[in-house]
Amino acid sequence: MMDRILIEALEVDTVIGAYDWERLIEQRLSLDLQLATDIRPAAATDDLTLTLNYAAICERIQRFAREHDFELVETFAERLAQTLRDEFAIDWLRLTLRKPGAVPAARSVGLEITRGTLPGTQPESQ
Ligand SMILES: Nc1nc2c(c(=O)[nH]1)N=C([C@H](O)[C@@H](O)CO)CN2
Repeated sequence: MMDRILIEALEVDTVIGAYDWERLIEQRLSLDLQLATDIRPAAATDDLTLTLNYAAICERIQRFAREHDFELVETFAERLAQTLRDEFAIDWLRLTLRKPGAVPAARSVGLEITRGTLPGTQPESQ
């Protein structure tokens, strides 16, 4: 069993894109995250320091977006996942990234990645 902290439709503005015109502007990305952690210690004590603070994680993601200017959404997602796993006690995460407006005929394009190991499961090859 593993609980998950959820962040849904977090909007960040960043320079992202492979084409010349995209290097000159910021575009909006929308992020969904599932962060596996055992919530029981925090629930038993009502202590924020014993869980993943979703507000702090959202602020870190906003800062990450401001500080980077990748070409590919793949790079943004991979590097963000690594940063979050390095800085927070996240056993496993699933990150869904959407780039609305990148393809006018589509509501959004994007990707989903999962990283880490859910306790009690086999590690995925990475
Ligand atoms: N798999 C990807 N395909 C494309 C990407 C990307 O990051 N990953 N990016 C672009 C352009 O930047 C596009 O978003 C501009 O509309 C094209 N394909």
